[in-house]
Amino acid sequence: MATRAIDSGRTVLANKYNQGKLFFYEHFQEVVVDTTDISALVSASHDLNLAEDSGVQKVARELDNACKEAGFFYVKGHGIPDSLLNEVKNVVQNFFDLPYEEKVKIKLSPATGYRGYQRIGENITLGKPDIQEAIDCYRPMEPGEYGTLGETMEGQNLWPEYPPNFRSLMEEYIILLKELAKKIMRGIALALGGPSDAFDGEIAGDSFWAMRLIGYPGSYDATSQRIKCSIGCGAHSDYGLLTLINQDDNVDALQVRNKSGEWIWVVPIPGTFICNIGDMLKVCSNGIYDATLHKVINNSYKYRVSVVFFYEPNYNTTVEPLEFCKLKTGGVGSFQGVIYGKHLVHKVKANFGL
Ligand SMILES: N=C(N)NCCCC[C@H](N)C(=O)O
Ligand SMILES: O=C(O)CCC(=O)C(=O)O
Ligand SMILES: [Fe+2]
Repeated sequence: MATRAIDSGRTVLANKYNQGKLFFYEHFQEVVVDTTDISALVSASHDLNLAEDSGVQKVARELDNACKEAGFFYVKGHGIPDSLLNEVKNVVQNFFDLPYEEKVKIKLSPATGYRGYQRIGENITLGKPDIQEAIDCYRPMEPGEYGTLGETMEGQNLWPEYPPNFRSLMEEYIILLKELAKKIMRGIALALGGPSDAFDGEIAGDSFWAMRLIGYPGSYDATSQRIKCSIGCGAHSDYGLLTLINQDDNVDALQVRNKSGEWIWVVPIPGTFICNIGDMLKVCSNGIYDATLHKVINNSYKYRVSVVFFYEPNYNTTVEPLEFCKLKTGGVGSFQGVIYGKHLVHKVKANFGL
């Protein structure tokens, strides 16, 4: 897996933005990352003999390299049509184009189980307001479903009335993404040297998935006629197992930190998902895989949309290092067990000054 920052990328990005006449970058880097074609895994994923399929073994090796080296990877061959990836982003853009009075009808609050719309600056990372607006969704939770452990996150998703097909489209997308993430997690289970169903059942058989539909305004400042440096989302790792990002094809903004501590631009590749590892996969793998640090900087004049799906453990699962991962790392667990719902609530409460 070639993951390296290349200097020539400097010129590529600089030229690109020069032509638009508006540019400002602190550091320019382009990254070369092999894209993992997971089609063998997607088509064989329901077979009991998954581990014996040579195509699947190849995917598992590639996933293992990607997870160890960069902690993120692009996937193609995932079976989700480009038209759906694009339609979802378009509908999200249409929603953010609406006036604030319309958007705030589905306002996020503790009373909505932290589901709904948050305006620019409401989400906080590393103590600073992020320059993004978003709709947050989670697996619906009935009152009392997880007792007191669940109270903070109880609720149903809030869907806007406009655009009219918003809800049906997102619900279709969620079903497909859950299924896709489950398959990639089977590949990751094999990559770690375990049984393919290691994350099914008790760990993530009833995933407390989340989805964030995010919009990052362009950062052209009319007064100074310059691009302002705008942090769309400060550096963080995601909370669960695996994140699948369907990002805007037209703006370079996402960056991940690689093993050498360099921030790498994750340039859009149309038709792919970007996958990154969350905190709970770090724990399960006993640190064999690290949770990917990433951030979003929209230094362009264009509005950027990103649709981010988080595949997480079951709400009440105690996540701890898996036996087969411990065996590979000297037999000792490096992490205490953590109840996923507790980890999530702790994070979610810190995200909003509510
Ligand atoms: N559900 C997930 N993973 N959301 C990721 C959001 C990261 C930013 C958040 N303000 C933070 O500081 O964590
Ligand atoms: O905007 C993106 O592409 C990534 C956003 C993100 O990292 C997050 O919401 O956790
Ligand atoms: Fe993230």
